[in-house]
Amino acid sequence: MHPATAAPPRTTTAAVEVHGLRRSYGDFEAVRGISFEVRRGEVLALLGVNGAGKTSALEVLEGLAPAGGGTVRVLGMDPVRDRTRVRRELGVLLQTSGLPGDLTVAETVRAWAGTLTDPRPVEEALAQVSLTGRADVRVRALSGGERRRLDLAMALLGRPSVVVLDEPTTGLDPESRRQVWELVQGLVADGAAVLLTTHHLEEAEELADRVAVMRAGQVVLSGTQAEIAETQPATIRFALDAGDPRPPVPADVQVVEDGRRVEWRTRALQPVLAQLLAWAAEHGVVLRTLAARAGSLEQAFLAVADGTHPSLTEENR
Ligand SMILES: Nc1ncnc2c1ncn2[C@@H]1O[C@H](COP(=O)(O)OP(=O)(O)OP(=O)(O)O)[C@@H](O)[C@H]1O
Repeated sequence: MHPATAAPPRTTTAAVEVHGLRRSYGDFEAVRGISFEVRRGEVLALLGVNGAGKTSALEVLEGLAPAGGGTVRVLGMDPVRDRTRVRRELGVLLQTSGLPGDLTVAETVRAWAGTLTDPRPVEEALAQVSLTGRADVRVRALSGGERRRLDLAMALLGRPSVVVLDEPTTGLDPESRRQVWELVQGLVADGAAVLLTTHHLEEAEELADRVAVMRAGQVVLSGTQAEIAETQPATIRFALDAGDPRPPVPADVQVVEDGRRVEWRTRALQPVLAQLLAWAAEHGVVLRTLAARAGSLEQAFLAVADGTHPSLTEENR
């Protein structure tokens, strides 16, 4: 078999495998030994505050920079050494695009399609991102959101089986954002592996099967959304009227009080809530503005961001 025409090796289970990846800029180590996998038919969201190292890691995966340490494999291939073959399978949406402004939307897509082996037809590519009616408009005249959707059409033009989306919906209005989410869900249903970074936690909640949260170049938390949410206590909030008796506080419940407003934090939401409701019924107390909420991805993200998450060691606090 000639190497240029050989099908990419499919011996590995995950489409993207990153093990102990490191990357430095001079003396500064931006990525400090991270590991994650993305399987076919799933979305992994890589989260982290600005500067956590997400883009630096993605650039290695995209073959734009070599790893300073560790290994990265895309469909079993090295993205730098096997760049040509990896490029055929990989669709990349960068944070910023450098599309020339003079060409029309259709010309831009056609020009890029000419460099690919099995591109989608131009009409299909534009319809996919709702830009059909803008085909003859010059790129420089597009709105920010339209430009972002054109970037996305370009990333998906070669029918990639591995898709890297760096903040895909930044600058999009809510309706366009939802369309992009549906598009991503369609790709995944067709078996693509999608790696996504986003600052919109509701985007991760909507799309991600698994999440990895980065802080200062390391992955400090990873798992399914439920696993990550479960690292956080549930909260029960209510307000008492003046003169109401105080409910007894069950064991292992942390209480935060602000005047008549009470917040209970607990790892056992259901029994603690049941106990509280039984007490209120027995004493004829109305728990005003009662709200109970399980731990959330957002809570966990914020705890990582501000360094208070229990998973953080002293070193990366
Ligand atoms: N070319 C560069 N030269 C020097 N330092 C860099 C360079 N690119 C990034 N960095 C630094 O590396 C760290 C990680 O940056 P990176 O862009 O990977 O973070 P990020 O998680 O993608 O952030 P954002 O959410 O803002 O995109 C930051 O401290 C950044 O300042």
